[in-house]
Amino acid sequence: MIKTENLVKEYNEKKAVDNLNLEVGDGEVFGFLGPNGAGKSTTILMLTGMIEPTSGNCTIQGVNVALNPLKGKEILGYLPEDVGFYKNLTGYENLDYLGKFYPLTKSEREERIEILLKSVRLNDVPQKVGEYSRGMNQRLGLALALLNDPKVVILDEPTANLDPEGVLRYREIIKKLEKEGKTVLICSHILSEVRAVCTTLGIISQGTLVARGSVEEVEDELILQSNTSQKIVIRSINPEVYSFIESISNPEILGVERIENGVEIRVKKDIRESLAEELKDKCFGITEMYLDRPGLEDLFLKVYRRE
Ligand SMILES: Nc1ncnc2c1ncn2[C@@H]1O[C@H](COP(=O)(O)OP(=O)(O)OP(=O)(O)O)[C@@H](O)[C@H]1O
Repeated sequence: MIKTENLVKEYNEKKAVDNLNLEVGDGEVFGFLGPNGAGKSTTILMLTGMIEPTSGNCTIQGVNVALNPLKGKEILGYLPEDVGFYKNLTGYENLDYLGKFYPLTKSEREERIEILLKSVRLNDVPQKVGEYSRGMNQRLGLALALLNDPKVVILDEPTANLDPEGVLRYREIIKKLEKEGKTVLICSHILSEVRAVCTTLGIISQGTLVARGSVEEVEDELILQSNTSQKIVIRSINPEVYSFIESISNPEILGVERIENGVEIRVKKDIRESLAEELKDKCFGITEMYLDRPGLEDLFLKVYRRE
């Protein structure tokens, strides 16, 4: 698992990361979000042992990667935002050379390189990396991050330069990692992408974790923080549904309004399941019930536009 405890990083007496307590459990695919300057890259640099914390701790599978870089190489795969390769070597040659720093035998290394280059569509590419597009460079970076078959993978903006097919392949790779029980932390500004692959999310703002949970839980939290309303719409052929819903006592319900052919219920969170339970033996002829609320992207903008 990935863990930070009271993690602090100061630059010129200004806290870039401010007492961050974050846990990403084994097998979680975690989206690490936050507005510009929130402290995401600084956190990742500390986790990967590239910079030292001012105070506090961070570990990966119980290992402080900065103090134990060899063990770090064994358990952690990392794709930085701008991954650098030897420009005068091919993708294969780069992975073969850099793979020598991992505890893999020659045949293991060659086998993994073949599989990984295929999965990122860079097998049989004779070009040198200096002639690669940015997307190709990023795909090669993903292959390098997975070369040592790590238990934990940290990906910084992994889809920023990918074309639509590259994104699909990337999603397949993340799904496969999830199936294999790997722990994955993805830092990205492309929220639709994060939503597509992550099982849990965390939001950092001004160096501190301000929301953490499933995608729905984090959306609920952002709805509260932005004072946005969300509503459940029920369409029914029976107008009595309105008075029935009004009579329900549920602290998550903020208000009920009659609409044409149904009712709109302002709620703090999605309570469709419990409403369905209440309504199941009634004969209201319900034709539709759906949650109407802004998506993650809109909510994020509402809360963090001013930062
Ligand atoms: N080397 C540095 N020296 C001084 N200040 C820095 C340094 N690196 C980062 N900072 C500051 O620390 C804060 C957090 O920056 P960081 O790069 O971690 O944010 P981020 O969440 O990754 O942002 P972005 O989404 O823009 O990549 C910012 O205020 C930034 O200006």
